[in-house]
Amino acid sequence: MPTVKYQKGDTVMGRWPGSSLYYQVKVLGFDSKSQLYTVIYKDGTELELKEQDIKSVTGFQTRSRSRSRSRSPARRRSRSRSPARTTRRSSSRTAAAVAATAITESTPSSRRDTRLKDTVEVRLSPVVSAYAALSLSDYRQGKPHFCELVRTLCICNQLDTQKINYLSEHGGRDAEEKLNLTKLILLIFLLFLVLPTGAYFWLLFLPAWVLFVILQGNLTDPSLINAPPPLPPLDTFWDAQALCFVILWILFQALLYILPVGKLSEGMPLRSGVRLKYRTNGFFAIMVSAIVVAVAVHQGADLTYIHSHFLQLATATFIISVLLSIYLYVRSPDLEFASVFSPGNVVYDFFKGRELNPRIKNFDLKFFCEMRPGLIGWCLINFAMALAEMKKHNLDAPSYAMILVNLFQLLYVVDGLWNEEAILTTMDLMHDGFGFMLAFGDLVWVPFTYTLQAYYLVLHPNALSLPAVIAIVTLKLIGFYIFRKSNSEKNAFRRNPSNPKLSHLKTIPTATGKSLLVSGWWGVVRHPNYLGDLIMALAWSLPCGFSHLLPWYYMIYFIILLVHRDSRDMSECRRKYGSAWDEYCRTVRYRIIPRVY
Ligand SMILES: NC(=O)c1ccc[n+]([C@@H]2O[C@H](COP(=O)([O-])OP(=O)(O)OC[C@H]3O[C@@H](n4cnc5c(N)ncnc54)[C@H](OP(=O)(O)O)[C@@H]3O)[C@@H](O)[C@H]2O)c1
Ligand SMILES: CC(C)CCC[C@@H](C)[C@H]1CC[C@H]2C3=C(CC[C@]12C)[C@@]1(C)CC[C@H](O)C(C)(C)[C@@H]1CC3
Repeated sequence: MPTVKYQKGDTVMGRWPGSSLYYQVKVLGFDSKSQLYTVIYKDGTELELKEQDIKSVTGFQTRSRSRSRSRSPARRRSRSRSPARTTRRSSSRTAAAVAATAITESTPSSRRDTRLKDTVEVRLSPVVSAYAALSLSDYRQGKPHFCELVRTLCICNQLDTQKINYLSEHGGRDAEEKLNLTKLILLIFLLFLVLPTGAYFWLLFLPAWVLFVILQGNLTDPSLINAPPPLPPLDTFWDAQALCFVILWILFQALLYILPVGKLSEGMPLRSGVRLKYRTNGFFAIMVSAIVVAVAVHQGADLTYIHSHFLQLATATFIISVLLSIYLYVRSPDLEFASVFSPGNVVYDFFKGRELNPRIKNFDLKFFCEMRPGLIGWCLINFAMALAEMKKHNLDAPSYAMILVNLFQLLYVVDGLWNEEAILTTMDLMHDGFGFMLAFGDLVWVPFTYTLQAYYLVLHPNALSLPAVIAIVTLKLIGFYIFRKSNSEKNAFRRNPSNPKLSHLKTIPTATGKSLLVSGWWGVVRHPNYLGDLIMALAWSLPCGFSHLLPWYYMIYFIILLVHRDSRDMSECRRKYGSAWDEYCRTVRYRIIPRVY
């Protein structure tokens, strides 16, 4: 009778099958027939392991410790091994959402040369990302800068890395050779863009684009494909009063945000397990804002100023977003976040942010900017455009088209604020840093480009027949229904997976402890909320007619944004959930539009 090395109840390190990763496990028993140990992982997954796949706890070093020592890209990517990658032999019981800490075996070579260890880790990664695969050979050949550039390019220029993932997943050396060609193409693409990084390109492009569309909106024949109109003299951009109004607006929103009114909601658990609290009183904020604006108009405030000073207001807001981004950059970075997501490149870090949840005491800057000044400002601007239309065309009431655009977008914003808690389970809040991209996006991009339909209608009226109005309203309601139902379903499930109201839904367990919905809305397509959102976007552009491309800008931008977000989310989920995600994708075949995409 062979001796049993590990006893029931022992805490040991168990290798995740098919990888070199070891996780802390508890021995549940030993089957002398099969010579296998039954072990349980921290997330509740039970597996049977051979003795050689089990080691004692001594002789291991935690990866979280080693991670903070290096900021190399390959090290960051080494997180991508999800234990769910390998098919489980026994059933998994998902317990509390405790993410098991992956621990790698400490070898003499890994201690001698961390860079070499990085490359070894990358080889083992189930989903080798494009840049991980690139670094594999490039680091060996001592070309880390090239790798860094390509990596930045991959992220910042939103290239679809999945094709490259596929190559790298399908075999070591072969894939590497194929990747040489890819690298060349990427490099040419990189040189084609502004050096040194893609982030630099976006830093210049995004503000230039806002300026372009605002100037187009003032033309008699606005289009997105027209050559940019000549730049107005520099002094027309600046208006001190506009800056004061913008500052007042932001301060007013900040005041409403900090008032102890409304619920304190908990965010999703951070990697440390901590759950931050958020004051979700957005609905209250928009109601108070509406009352204040109504009183101001009643007292004679001329809101058409917003239309006549649109460019100056945008410039002022842009200045504030840049100052905020600089502040965000110079604040001490969140090392744990930075060590995982940030490559330590100044431009990139400035663009994407160095902190996940920058806060001043309890004041959460990202949450505030995403949900308040820009979003509520969007409705204020739309309302001002309706007044400007009436003034310009001497109307007693805004046109049908203007009313529809105003009501549709107001509904979207009010719904977002009413369900403010749901934003805490979205990608931006859970995964993205807060830097220039989001600061500018929230404060400038949203209020000054999402309002383009209303801005357009002031100078370019479009008469709508009653049947057209009915058709557009119906479309909007269908889109809204899909959007709201699917978002609420996911949010309710993420907040309480055992919610009895959701017990009829089928789910796939994952090794992280979280499950994935495979029926209900999330069983129709992989992003039903994007589908609803896109239908709504269509309903926002239709009232403006087909004479010009400018009011269709949002629709075009939104398709690009959501397709990109979807592929980014796919890669992220595959990294997190491994084979469970693949199973989900096999079951739910379409991404956004059933049977089409
Ligand atoms: N108007 C705009 O400009 C704009 C722009 C972007 C987005 N949006 C809207 O904002 C909302 C949020 O969008 P988002 O991009 O943050 O993405 P989202 O679809 O809300 O969140 C994606 C996350 O949901 C979880 N998930 C995915 N599939 C799941 C499944 N089958 N079961 C359970 N959970 C699943 C995953 O996170 P975990 O597994 O980690 O929980 C995934 O990372 C959407 O309605 C979108 O349309 C609007
Ligand atoms: C090109 C860049 C400048 C892109 C910037 C992107 C951001 C402007 C968007 C990213 C996530 C978006 C978002 C909303 C607004 C626009 C973003 C911040 C949102 C707050 C709009 C109201 C919705 O109801 C919402 C809460 C679902 C939504 C969440 C995501």
